Amino acid sequence: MSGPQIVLIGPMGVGKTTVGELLAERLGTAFRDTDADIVAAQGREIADIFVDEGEPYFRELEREAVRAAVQEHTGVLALGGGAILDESTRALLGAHPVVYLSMDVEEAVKRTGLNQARPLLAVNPRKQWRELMDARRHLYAEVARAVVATDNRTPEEVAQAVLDALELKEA
Ligand SMILES: Nc1ncnc2c1ncn2[C@@H]1O[C@H](COP(=O)(O)OP(=O)(O)O)[C@@H](O)[C@H]1O
Ligand SMILES: O=C(O)C1=C[C@@H](OP(=O)(O)O)[C@@H](O)[C@H](O)C1
Ligand SMILES: [Mg+2]
Repeated sequence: MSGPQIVLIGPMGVGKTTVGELLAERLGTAFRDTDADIVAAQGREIADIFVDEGEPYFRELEREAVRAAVQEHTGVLALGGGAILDESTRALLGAHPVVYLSMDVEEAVKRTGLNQARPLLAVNPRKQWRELMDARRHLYAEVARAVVATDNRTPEEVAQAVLDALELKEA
């Protein structure tokens, strides 16, 4: 089947973008990120879309961005952390090699705590992250073909664990 070689999902700050870029390099293929696609198409940052139009509008843009990327892209694809909230997106992902990058809350706060670019964690990162994960944990697990824990691993080590989990060889 065509489509991405790897699709990375998981919560904000887990390293989807960082590890996705490394994986693309190691596989000798292209990297694509649906957040970056949305920013490029809209000509403004994700946080501004949330503030100006609200989350439901962002989720519509995201659903279309994921659909287009899954259809067009054959390299490594990273999704935004909330993309799996959409039922049709979850159904679409069922046929693809999806890897769920996971981490615990302390690691999440280290990686995203002070980063205002993520509007959903801007007020009380620890509490907001716990609530997000309570709502999403089962959805990540539902669509993933493999789960890779990222706590206490470098991005390079996470990338290697993803290749191992999918039994992919480097270019
Ligand atoms: N394995 C890791 N260990 C430590 N820091 C990491 C790791 N992976 C990513 N980071 C850092 O965490 C932050 C969020 O990474 P990013 O790739 O943007 O995550 P995501 O795309 O999942 O939101 C960045 O500052 C990145 O450098
Ligand atoms: O989890 C979420 O709902 C979101 C995650 C973000 O992407 P990253 O997971 O790449 O940070 C971005 O799409 C937006 O801020 C919403
Ligand atoms: Mg990202």
